[in-house]
Amino acid sequence: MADTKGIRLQVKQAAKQFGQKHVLHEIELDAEPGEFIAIVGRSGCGKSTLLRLIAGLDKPSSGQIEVDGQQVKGINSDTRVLFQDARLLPWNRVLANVQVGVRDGSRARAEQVLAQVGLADRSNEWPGVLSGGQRQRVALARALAGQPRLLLLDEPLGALDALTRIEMQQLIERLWFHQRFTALLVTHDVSEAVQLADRVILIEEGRIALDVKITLPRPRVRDSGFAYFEQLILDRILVKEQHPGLTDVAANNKYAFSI
Ligand SMILES: Nc1ncnc2c1ncn2[C@@H]1O[C@H](COP(=O)(O)OP(=O)(O)OP(=O)(O)O)[C@@H](O)[C@H]1O
Repeated sequence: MADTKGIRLQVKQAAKQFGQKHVLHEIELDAEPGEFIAIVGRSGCGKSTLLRLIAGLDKPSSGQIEVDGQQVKGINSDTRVLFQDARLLPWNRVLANVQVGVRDGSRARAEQVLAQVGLADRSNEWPGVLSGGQRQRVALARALAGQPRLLLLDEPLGALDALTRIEMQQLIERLWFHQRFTALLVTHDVSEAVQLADRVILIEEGRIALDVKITLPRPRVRDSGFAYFEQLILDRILVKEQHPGLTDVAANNKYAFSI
């Protein structure tokens, strides 16, 4: 596959409210081309809303999002999104589903990317006969078929069993490592975030509460360094719960020495 090159993503003071409800408060986020960022946080903190703004599926109430210096005003052909459900077209066979994602509709390109996700032998099947993990592989192939420069992953592994999930994490990491698209992964799973990301961002009640650079070599192994980062992020979530009066600054300072 030809190398794709990641895109620079800038979220500038982006806020979102639905009616009177403020879901995101002046989010500031800058992703370097090819960087892999994971966004974690409790259910309802605003992760998917942020991802939808970046995807151009929704508009910020104030502030703006830029990819490669251009304001996002709608769906962008350089950006692809992978959701929790594979969203395959049931009336299309596997290969045709992947072909949907190829910019010029090339069958050869669809076959190539299907092989990269390990499903070359299933190209003629109907999506309905595949397992959940295989369906997500097809969805990943469809997303990558268009050589995106920004891949947005909204909890794509959330419905998979533990082993399939680990295999998919390895596959995503391998493909990202070779293609170097910019990646933004929304996940509930702190381990998954530490496994895959260059940076993990914790959102609490619509604000960035923590931004941690994961300085571990790749491919990552679950050693003491890995456990350190996992605990750092989990502690931050739990500290806030155990001491609800604690300000963000105070909670962040707790780790200022250890990061
Ligand atoms: N279209 C909408 N209209 C009104 N409220 C919305 C809308 N979309 C999201 N919300 C609200 O915004 C808040 C954040 O939702 P969001 O889906 O971004 O959270 P999340 O962190 O992704 O949650 P989860 O991890 O459960 O998916 C929630 O309170 C949700 O009810």
